[in-house]
Amino acid sequence: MNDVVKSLSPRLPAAADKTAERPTREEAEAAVRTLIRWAGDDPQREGLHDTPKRVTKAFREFYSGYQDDPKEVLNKIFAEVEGYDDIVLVRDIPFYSHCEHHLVPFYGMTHIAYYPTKGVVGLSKLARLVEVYARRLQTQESMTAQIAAAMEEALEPRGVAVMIEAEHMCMSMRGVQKAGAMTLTTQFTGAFKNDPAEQVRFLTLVRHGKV
Ligand SMILES: Nc1nc2c(ncn2[C@@H]2O[C@H](COP(=O)(O)OP(=O)(O)OP(=O)(O)O)[C@@H](O)[C@H]2O)c(=O)[nH]1
Ligand SMILES: [Zn+2]
Repeated sequence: MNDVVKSLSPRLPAAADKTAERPTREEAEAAVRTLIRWAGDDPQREGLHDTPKRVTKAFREFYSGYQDDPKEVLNKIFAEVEGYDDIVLVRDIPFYSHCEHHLVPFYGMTHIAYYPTKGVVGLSKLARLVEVYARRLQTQESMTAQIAAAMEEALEPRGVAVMIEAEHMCMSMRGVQKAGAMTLTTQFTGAFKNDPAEQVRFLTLVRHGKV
């Protein structure tokens, strides 16, 4: 593991290990009933009777990323690209995640670019990588860093650039209540980190590379 990966990925194994500590479905449903009572309603009334079952099922979807391994997502590299070594950028990958502070959604777009050295990955795999981390609890910053670290580790590229633009519902519908405020995070490695012109190229393609 190179230094960049080491510095970016201290959380990678920890997130996957947490699955071992799962409560039973019954315990999870009981917790939902408690939260319904905390909201001020009666979990036994007809409309809410099946809600704990639905919520625990929905949680399995929202947080399915704990079961997924980013290494497996990026394990197939296509080396035969006729020497292509210029930028590969997948822009506007939509995602829905939940912040680790409030368990409230944040959602937006991810843009990922890299300069290949030993080959390229299937383009869909970049979107799958976003899903792995979006479907876990974390901050936007750690999601950005984790995507970059996984790309570094799997592809050993000349550089990786990741940008996430998101609206946090915990800032929109509660708390400070600033609907529409957007948070932008970027993580650059290699050529993108060392050369400001590469950052400009990335940002230009993200903003103006519309075809
Ligand atoms: N840096 C960062 N902060 C986040 C993210 N998601 C939510 N937050 C912030 O996490 C902070 C938690 O602050 P606390 O003071 O502990 O909690 P709080 O009383 O609910 O804060 P308010 O949202 O200001 O009401 C808030 O400022 C949120 O806006 C994220 O992805 N990254
Ligand atoms: Zn939050």
